[in-house]
Amino acid sequence: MIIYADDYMPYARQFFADFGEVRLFSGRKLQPEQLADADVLLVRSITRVDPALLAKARSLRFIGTATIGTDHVDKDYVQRAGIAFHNAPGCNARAVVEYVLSSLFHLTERYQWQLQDKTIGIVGVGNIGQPLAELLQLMGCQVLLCDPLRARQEPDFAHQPLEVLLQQADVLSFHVPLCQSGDNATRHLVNAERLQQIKPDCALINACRGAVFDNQALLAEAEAGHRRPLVLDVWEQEPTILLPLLPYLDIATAHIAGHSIEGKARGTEMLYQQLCQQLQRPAVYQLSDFCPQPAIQSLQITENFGLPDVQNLFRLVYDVRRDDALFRHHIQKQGFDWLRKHYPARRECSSLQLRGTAVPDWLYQTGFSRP
Ligand SMILES: NC(=O)C1=CN([C@@H]2O[C@H](COP(=O)(O)OP(=O)(O)OC[C@H]3O[C@@H](n4cnc5c(N)ncnc54)[C@H](O)[C@@H]3O)[C@@H](O)[C@H]2O)C=CC1
Ligand SMILES: O=C(O)C(=O)[C@H](O)COP(=O)(O)O
Repeated sequence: MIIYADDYMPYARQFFADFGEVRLFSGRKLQPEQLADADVLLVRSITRVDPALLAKARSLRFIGTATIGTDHVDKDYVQRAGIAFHNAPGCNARAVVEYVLSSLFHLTERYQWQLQDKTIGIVGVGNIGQPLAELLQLMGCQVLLCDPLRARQEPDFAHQPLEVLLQQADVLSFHVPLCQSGDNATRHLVNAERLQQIKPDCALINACRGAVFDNQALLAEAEAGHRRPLVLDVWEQEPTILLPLLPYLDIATAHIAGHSIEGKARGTEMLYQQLCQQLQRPAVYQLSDFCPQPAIQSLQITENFGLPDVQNLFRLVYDVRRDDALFRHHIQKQGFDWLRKHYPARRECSSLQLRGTAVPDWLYQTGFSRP
């Protein structure tokens, strides 16, 4: 069996070598000719999987993307071609939640907010939006949820129309899939018209897909003198992004919100499990076989610990200001893809055990591990 895997897919060789020959490729450079003898194709979000790419694939029977998002895959075509397709739902959701939280801590410091005083609107309440909402509620924030699809299926779901969030939220964080058309289209969900309706000082966070925000509209608003807190992890037309926006952003990163070691490796593990299932073979490897030990594994909490210390604790695990600084330093010379390829190691809160008799239970509920 010939398995083609993106060279930025951690532990692909370790997970898949037992199935046959693993060939690594560079995500944006994969050519149709390479897939002529491929049985399995494993991609990340930067590879467009469309009829052109698959034109010469004769034996392909499994396509997997080690990502949550699937907008880079022509799923109808893949289905019509009779090829099994899987993504990795939720694999890096926790990493995105920690990215948003770290960004909120930064805004809190920069603008002298009290996070607990803020109303935070979450648009798209799935694998990322739901735990984000729960974490923010644990921290004492008021949270408004908008997810019309869930509202239709779950009568008890506390949905608010987008218009309510636009008018009431102090922060809006977007966690929707990119959907180009239809009733629930998300392309340019934030456009020039909506920017007029959003509270003037409302902060906007986009860590889902670049085209959910009309980047030109954001730039036009900022250049017209209307400044609001802005956090962008994802951009329209990556990797050729709208750099004039950069001076107006509080946090700017290169589509790395989900790039924790655990998040990326979980994506590979989930595809491995799916392929095992398709081939009716037992899964013999798991993430813990390959994931390195964290540099800091445990921490002693004393009885002096209080709510104000939570920020320092989270920042010990992940501080988005590092990634923002790297972005501003390297984006001009090295570019967007270089930043993603050279992303430094980052762990999730679950890698840190909190020890001590004084650890409040709610702190474990925020995602840190028990000894
Ligand atoms: N920046 C990054 O590194 C990452 C970005 N992502 C992006 O985040 C997106 C969300 O991820 P998950 O929460 O795991 O997906 P999910 O599929 O679990 O949840 C998405 C939610 O959005 C809702 N939704 C769909 N259209 C909507 C609309 N028009 N208005 C409001 N809600 C709507 C859906 O009903 C669903 O509940 C992914 O599709 C992906 O594009 C995901 C992981 C990492
Ligand atoms: O899971 C997703 O969806 C994402 O956006 C990933 O976190 C980032 O995708 P890659 O570009 O690393 O495939």
